[in-house]
Amino acid sequence: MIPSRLFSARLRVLLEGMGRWTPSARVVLRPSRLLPQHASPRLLSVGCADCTKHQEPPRKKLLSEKKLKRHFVDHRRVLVRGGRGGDGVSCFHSEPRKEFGGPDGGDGGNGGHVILRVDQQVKSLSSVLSRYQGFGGEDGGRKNCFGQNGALLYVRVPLGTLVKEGNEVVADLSRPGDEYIAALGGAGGKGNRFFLANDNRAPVTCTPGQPGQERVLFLELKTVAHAGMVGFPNSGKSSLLRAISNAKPTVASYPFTTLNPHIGIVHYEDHQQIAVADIPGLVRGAHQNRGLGCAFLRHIERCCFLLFVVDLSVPEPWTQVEDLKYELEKYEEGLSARPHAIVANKIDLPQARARLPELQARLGQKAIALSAVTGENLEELLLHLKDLHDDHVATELARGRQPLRW
Ligand SMILES: Nc1nc2c(ncn2[C@@H]2O[C@H](COP(=O)(O)OP(=O)(O)OP(=O)(O)O)[C@@H](O)[C@H]2O)c(=O)[nH]1
Ligand SMILES: [Mg+2]
Repeated sequence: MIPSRLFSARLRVLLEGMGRWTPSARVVLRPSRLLPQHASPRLLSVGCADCTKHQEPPRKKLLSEKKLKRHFVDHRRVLVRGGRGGDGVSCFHSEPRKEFGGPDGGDGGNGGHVILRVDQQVKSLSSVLSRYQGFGGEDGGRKNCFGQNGALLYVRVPLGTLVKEGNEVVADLSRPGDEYIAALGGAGGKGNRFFLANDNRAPVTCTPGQPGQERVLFLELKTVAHAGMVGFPNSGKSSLLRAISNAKPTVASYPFTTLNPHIGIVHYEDHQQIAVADIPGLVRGAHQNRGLGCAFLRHIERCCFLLFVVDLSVPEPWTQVEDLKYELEKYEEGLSARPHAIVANKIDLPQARARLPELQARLGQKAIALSAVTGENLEELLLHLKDLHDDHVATELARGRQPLRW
């Protein structure tokens, strides 16, 4: 029994620690008070099972550009090690009334390889870990039982991954389904049965499994798409990609909204699909690391043709094309000479329409004037895109190469 004096003292200490509770007539127990702010109102619903059946499943939330930046990784250093081979075994057959059963130690299984495999669902190298260890082979067993080979370890990489060892390019995974053996598994050891010979009827020798191959590889992602959109920040590249494809890159009125390449697929009625990449904005002097620099220009290298997106609402828009071509040329010689089209965006703005004839005259070529926001003249771009794609397919086939397919 606790003495009542001590009990009340303890209770007082407890109440003082917690803050005194006083009943209040104004406290109304509403559901919002019972539930935390973020709790779903469905928790309180008392609807029948039938109604819940017709409710839409929760949509997958799109990653914000900020999060995407965290998720998007375009180069990675990886240590790959093949699986170790299983050991061979030394033992002798044992059976009643059989004096010399002979050697029956089985061989160890081979270690598993580590294989890089292109997966089109993977969009960046963020899911690739810094080290991989292949599965080891099983040791051999009695009764001449061979150990099981180690399973193959597949590492999923995005389309367009370049594999380098030191400065040497060892593989270019630019086709769907491409595979590259990054590290070979070690060979399994031999059991003593293997060493049975006419002059040695009872060998006791067995060999251990070999360690797997070990390599340090550098993976580099170079986005593969048919068309690459290049333009100054705010020229409307992401808006255009949204308008012509199912991709949903972030659009905002401040420069450098897009920080990573996005790929959208344009579907045509004849089931043809053209992949268009939205590359982060480029500025004058990008090759000297101004703006976002030109590190992401590697994503343009693989594009078969380019779309120069120009903002027609700014004064002297033709200088944008000249600057863009200059920056591309600085990055890689001949890059600006790729088949291309000039897209003059924001034609819905009154000052933009007036600048169109001068732009065409200065550039000496036709520009596709359109508005990504209102959708005006998008058909012309889509038709031109198809022409560029058809030309690309024809030249690739003429060179005896398989054109890129999505
Ligand atoms: N009026 C008008 N505004 C447009 C058009 N296209 C884009 N914009 C606006 O221009 C701004 C920039 O658009 P974005 O699509 O984010 O431009 P971006 O080229 O992707 O920009 P970065 O990602 O920074 O390189 C946004 O406020 C868009 O609403 C257009 O055709 N007409
Ligand atoms: Mg953008």
